Amino acid sequence: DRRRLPPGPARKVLLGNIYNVPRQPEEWKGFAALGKLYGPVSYLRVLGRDVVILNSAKAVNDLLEQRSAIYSNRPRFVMANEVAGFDWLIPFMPYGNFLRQHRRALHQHLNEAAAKTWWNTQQDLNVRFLKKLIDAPGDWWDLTHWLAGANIMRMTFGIEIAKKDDPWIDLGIKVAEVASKAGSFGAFAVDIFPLLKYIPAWFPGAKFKRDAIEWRQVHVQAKNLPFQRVVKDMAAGNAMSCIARSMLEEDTKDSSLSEEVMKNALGAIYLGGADTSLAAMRGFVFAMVLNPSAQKTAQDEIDRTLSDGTLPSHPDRPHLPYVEALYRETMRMYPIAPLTPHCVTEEDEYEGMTIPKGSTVIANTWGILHDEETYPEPETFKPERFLKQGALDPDVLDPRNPAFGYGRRVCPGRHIADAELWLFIVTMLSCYNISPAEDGNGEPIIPPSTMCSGLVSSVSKFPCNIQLRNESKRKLILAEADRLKL
Ligand code: HEM
Repeated sequence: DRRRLPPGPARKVLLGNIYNVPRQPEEWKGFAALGKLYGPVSYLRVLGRDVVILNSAKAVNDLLEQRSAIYSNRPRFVMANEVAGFDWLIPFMPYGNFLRQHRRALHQHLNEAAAKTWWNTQQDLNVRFLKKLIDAPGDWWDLTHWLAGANIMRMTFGIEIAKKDDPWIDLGIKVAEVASKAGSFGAFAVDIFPLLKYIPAWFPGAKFKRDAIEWRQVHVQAKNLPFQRVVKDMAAGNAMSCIARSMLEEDTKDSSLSEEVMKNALGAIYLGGADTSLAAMRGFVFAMVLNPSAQKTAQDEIDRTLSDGTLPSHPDRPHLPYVEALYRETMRMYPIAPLTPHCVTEEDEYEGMTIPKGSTVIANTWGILHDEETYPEPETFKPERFLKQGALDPDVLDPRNPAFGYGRRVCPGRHIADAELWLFIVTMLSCYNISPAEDGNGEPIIPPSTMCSGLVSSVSKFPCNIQLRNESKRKLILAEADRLKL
């Protein structure tokens, strides 16, 4: 082989680098360690698959962004697509015309300008969340589940979610979790030995097949049931304005989308939108438990900048640079998609190295966001790193760029998610103090910082104290809820 593959650990005959594939949990740390040893572009051969790992902002920019025409495919997802039937889900689709139809449909409803039309809805739901939290601060973990799900269901299908135990939200999050598990790199033997997909479900050791049968039933429901509900509401003349309704209405004009593309696109918002935002909200609460002084600095900025009797809202965003920096630092410390797999469709040359056609190209987003050259002292939570003389420093890489993905596969929901998360963070800071829970002896409980593995990663459930900052905040939330007639 005369090609000059990117550097990597020595390969064993037949087994290649199977023993060098970083193990869960937090496998992104292992991938970052490979980068330290072999450089920003490194290589593993895993049972016949070429795997290229990108560990620097420059490498992902040069390849996944600048050469996105050939770096936008996905690797073969045997477990997710071929066994569990997730091939209708946009994140798992191969690159090509079919995918592009879906991305166009999503872009039309989720682009930056379209995202602004949902600001009011986000605000209503956020006030409801703040109000629910007054009565049940101990329920915050489940209430973030409600908030993320309610936002998605309202925007996508015009379905109002009142309670935290709602079957629509449970279905969406359950399927999203399953999809995240099914698509996680190397978690299933069948992804490494595709022939295993032919073993029958009753076979000893074939639990993955039995799981897949169960998953298939629920994800098919997630794709069909909310869509059918909107069709029914429209027929009855009482569908609220929402993305599904707009798509169906456009469909009667000439720019028609097929029903399949509509269902897939809506299903991707349903499944791609809640679990992710939810994980990011919890990452913020987690960061606040561990970093009281950053929390206080942000609260001081809000108190100083905004008038007392109002809740912060989207138009205040440019006036709160420290809050913005704190938001960015949260996205940097706890990226909810730490590893993003792409696949290259042509053989490519990069800095004297050959990237073989069909390589799985794993962007180590976590590694890029914890690279000490870009972010000195990467393990310290330091919003100040994004500021220069009190304003945002344009020279420091905005973590949202890596965090929302790359090139032609960049997250289509990023504007919606960004607005929703910022609002959540700024209003939580404005109204509540977040601090560690205490054990029986009054000692603070510091939660472990291990993130769960999966395509979407999250902190594990942890206890904390969430308290109104003062009485006037309670009045403010209740007055705002009254004004919005909630
Ligand atoms: C904090 C929130 C979110 C984060 C960090 C996030 C991040 C990501 C990332 C990293 C990707 C993969 C990009 C790549 O392959 O290069 C992705 C894909 C995707 N996201 Fe998001 N996302 C978030 C929220 C959302 C929301 C709210 C929606 C829907 C409204 C959404 C819909 C999607 C879809 C449909 C894809 C698949 C795109 C494709 O494969 O072409 N995401 N997201």
